[in-house]
Amino acid sequence: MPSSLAQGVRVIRPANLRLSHFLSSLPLLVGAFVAARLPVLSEFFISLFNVLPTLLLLLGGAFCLAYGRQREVFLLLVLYVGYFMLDIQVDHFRDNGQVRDDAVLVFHLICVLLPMLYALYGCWEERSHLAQDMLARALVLLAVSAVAFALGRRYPQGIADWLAQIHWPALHGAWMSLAQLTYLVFLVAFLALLVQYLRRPRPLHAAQLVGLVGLLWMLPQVFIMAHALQVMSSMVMLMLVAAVAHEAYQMAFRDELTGLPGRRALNERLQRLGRDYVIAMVDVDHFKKFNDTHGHDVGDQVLRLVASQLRKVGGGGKAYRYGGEEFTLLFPGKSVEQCVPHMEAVRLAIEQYRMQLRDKQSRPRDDREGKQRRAGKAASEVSVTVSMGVAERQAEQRTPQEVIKEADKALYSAKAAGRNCIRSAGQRRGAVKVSAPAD
Ligand SMILES: Nc1nc2c(ncn2[C@@H]2O[C@H](COP(=O)(O)OP(=O)(O)OP(=O)(O)O)[C@@H](O)[C@H]2O)c(=O)[nH]1
Repeated sequence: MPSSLAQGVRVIRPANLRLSHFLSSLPLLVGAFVAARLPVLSEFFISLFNVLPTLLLLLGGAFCLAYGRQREVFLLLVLYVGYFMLDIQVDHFRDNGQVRDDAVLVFHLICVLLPMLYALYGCWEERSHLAQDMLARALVLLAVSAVAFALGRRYPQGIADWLAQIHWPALHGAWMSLAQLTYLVFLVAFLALLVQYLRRPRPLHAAQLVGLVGLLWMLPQVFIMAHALQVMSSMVMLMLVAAVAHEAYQMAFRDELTGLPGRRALNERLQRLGRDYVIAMVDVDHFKKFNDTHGHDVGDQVLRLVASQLRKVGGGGKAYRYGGEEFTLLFPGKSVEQCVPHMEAVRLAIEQYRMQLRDKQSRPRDDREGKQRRAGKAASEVSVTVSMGVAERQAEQRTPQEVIKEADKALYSAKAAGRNCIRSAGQRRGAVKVSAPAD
């Protein structure tokens, strides 16, 4: 498969779907449901929700721009334009007790254009050339708005009727409080955003999906519930900004390859340690040789595997990727004796794990051939081992950096002792062997 095609055809990996992707959006959706349904909202919250969409457009938009996230800037813009146009209608209705002459046309146009543009910008990934990308997005928004405006002015009644019409009587349900066409557009938008999330699970794609659900709930309530428009528009915009912040945090503190917290997260944690703690440095054995023999991609897979085993370490330990093929285990409030059994369990699990390797060039043409080959052991198995050096805070090593140095020395001893073992930084005798593989 050509590499460009291979990039396009992404495999959906259920293991990559995480509830944490929805952490920045689902609570906001629930909060919006609750706030919008409250019969009375305090003056403070009414004022807040009146200014929040504009604030989020300006501050959130500037924040997204600073991170080069044009996609979210346009999503915020689309949401704001929809909010603004509906707000004019709702204000008029509230002040005069009747809707404006163009209310039906504007409402139905927004019901169709909002989910359509939301999904379009949501699925439109950023290109590297910022100015061109922004221009293309702005032109699309201008073109769609201009066509809608021109048609609406020229044939106001015809367009409103066509949008509100029941196009497929067999598919119509009594529960449909919006025009039939709106549900169709929402369905297509939802599927597009769902596929995008499944192919590339990340907080932003999750937030887009949740935001669309919020919009679908909001539209029928706009003229019925006093605060539905302000509250839900604000919350959907907030979801997007929060998802950008969530991803920015992940970029800074998470290692992309293994998903473990990275060096920056470790440094930050080291500053908040109490008096007693244990630090272990973990290094994959002969990894250079492994990379040279099986290739960098398989090397990456091995690092993911090692990370997944280290993540399971017990005894209150936490794993970090220190850099390259080196990892760190941190045990706050523990002594070396308490930690070693847990480290030993991880070392053993890594040693015993067998990874299936298949030659890319001779991939099976179909499932049957794949099964036959697996039965015939055509796939070769590989395994790796790790060495560990461990040290605890002593009177002589006051800072975490000094403890890391000691753990590094112990790791060096573990390598010198034949690898696949754990060594502890001894107080008087230098590094001492605390575990070794069975021969
Ligand atoms: N695939 C892959 N390789 C990496 C990554 N980071 C570092 N490496 C490789 O890790 C290897 C580190 O090798 P060395 O430090 O020489 O040591 P080693 O081969 O592990 O041998 P010992 O530590 O002595 O057991 C180098 O070949 C790096 O290119 C990564 O993210 N992915």
